[in-house]
Amino acid sequence: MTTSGDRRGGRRDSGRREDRRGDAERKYRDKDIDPARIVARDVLRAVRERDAYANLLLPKLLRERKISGRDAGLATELTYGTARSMGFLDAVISAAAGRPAAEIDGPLLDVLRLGAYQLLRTRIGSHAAVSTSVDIARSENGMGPSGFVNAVLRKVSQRDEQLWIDELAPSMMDDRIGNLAFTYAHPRWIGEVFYEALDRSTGELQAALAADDERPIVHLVARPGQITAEELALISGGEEGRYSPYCVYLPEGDPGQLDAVREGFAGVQDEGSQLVAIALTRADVGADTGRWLDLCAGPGGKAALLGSLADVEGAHVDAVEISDHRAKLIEKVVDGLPVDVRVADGRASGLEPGFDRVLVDAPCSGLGSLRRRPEARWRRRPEDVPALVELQKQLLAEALRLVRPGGVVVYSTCSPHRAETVEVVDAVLSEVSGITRVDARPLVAGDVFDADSLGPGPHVQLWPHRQDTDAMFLAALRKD
Ligand SMILES: C[S@@+](CC[C@H](N)C(=O)[O-])C[C@H]1O[C@@H](n2cnc3c(N)ncnc32)[C@H](O)[C@@H]1O
Repeated sequence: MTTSGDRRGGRRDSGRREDRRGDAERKYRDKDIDPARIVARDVLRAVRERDAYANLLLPKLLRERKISGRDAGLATELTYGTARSMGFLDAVISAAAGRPAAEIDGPLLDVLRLGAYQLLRTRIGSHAAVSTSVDIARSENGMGPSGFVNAVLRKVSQRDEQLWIDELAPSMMDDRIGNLAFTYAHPRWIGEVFYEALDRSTGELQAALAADDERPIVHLVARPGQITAEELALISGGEEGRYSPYCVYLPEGDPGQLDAVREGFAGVQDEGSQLVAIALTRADVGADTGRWLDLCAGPGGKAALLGSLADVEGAHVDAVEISDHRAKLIEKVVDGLPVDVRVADGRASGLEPGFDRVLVDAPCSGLGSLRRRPEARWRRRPEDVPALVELQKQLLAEALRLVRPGGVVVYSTCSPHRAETVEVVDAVLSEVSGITRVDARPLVAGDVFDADSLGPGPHVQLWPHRQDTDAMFLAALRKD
């Protein structure tokens, strides 16, 4: 559908009719359409048109447009919820429109997705969901397209979410993974990846997909030596974390508005990521000479935590990052900490071997943090994985070369994909001799919680449905 074509449809009308219609359109354009839905629509469009990241763009637009309070809450729910559910919504829209969603004009598809999300996955009343969507389409695209939006959304509203799932999901009998993936708005291949990582338990797969389909709360990190989690919880109105001694859960509010975050005493960081950095510092390396390395450091979340811990311990961190832009982001967050940032390929950094502790937080598919990156599940492709796996193996092999005898490498990914986790470690260890797998569970648990709750070991796989963290994987490896 070409919206400009619809507008041009009236070319044969007389000038006066054009004027009258122009007035009518302007009236609609000027009409005070709810700013929350407009900003949601704008973010969804940027995601579709230029691969924008919803979680980066939305806070920026909310600030620029001075949208706060309940409107900001609604915009956030609508934007992230719609982006997360996109594949599911498109299947419903295709059925209701009688043609593939991919053939619908992009700007109208954004409005339809937003409307269908409200109808099927929120408690917003049908009338409000449909009429606000029609208003948006009319104000931008004109009467014809808004009629189309109205017709499609009315059809969508004739069933609830479960009825659409019953109608469109693969059958439970023939394809349980496909059924669960559809139900919890994930591409099927990701359902398969989770299923394999969960030792083929469909019961757990359901829990994992359901947890991944929820909007997570913000986790803050209280940088050691600068502020305690207790203090941060007090000033932020949050609650101390369960697993990381530096974590604070922030159920509501904009973390960017907190002085502690603005001044760099605290940052936004998933608790699972904190546990990875902490695990590296807890490993037994004998006499620690204070040479620590973060081989894939951008944008610097773990480097900042490692840097704060190094500061307390009298150690020093070399932070390597291949991207110039991301290296600059590291520089910002490690300001004042004993961290040197180096723009280099981690496979050939030029650094002298002999590190006590090395972190390889490898570039990965990111399938473990989908809940924090709403549209990512629809953007990632299975064919992205093999090249990442190659790089991961090379980076891990280089880390094992750079660590000193007795030192420890922690290999981590924000992905539970077995090809990126255990299979990388197995492949590298089949080629490199003199390396012992260390039980990573006590390194993660410390004396804060029971290490046995982390599974059989020696590697650790965290999950949103188990620990309410991102699905971080980590393996600890000691050079003999
Ligand atoms: C998963 S992210 C690391 C996240 C980081 N540790 C944190 O906590 O903020 C992986 C990083 O590795 C970088 N990278 C990719 N290839 C690399 C290479 N060959 N050498 C060094 N860094 C690389 C990416 O640019 C990206 O910033």
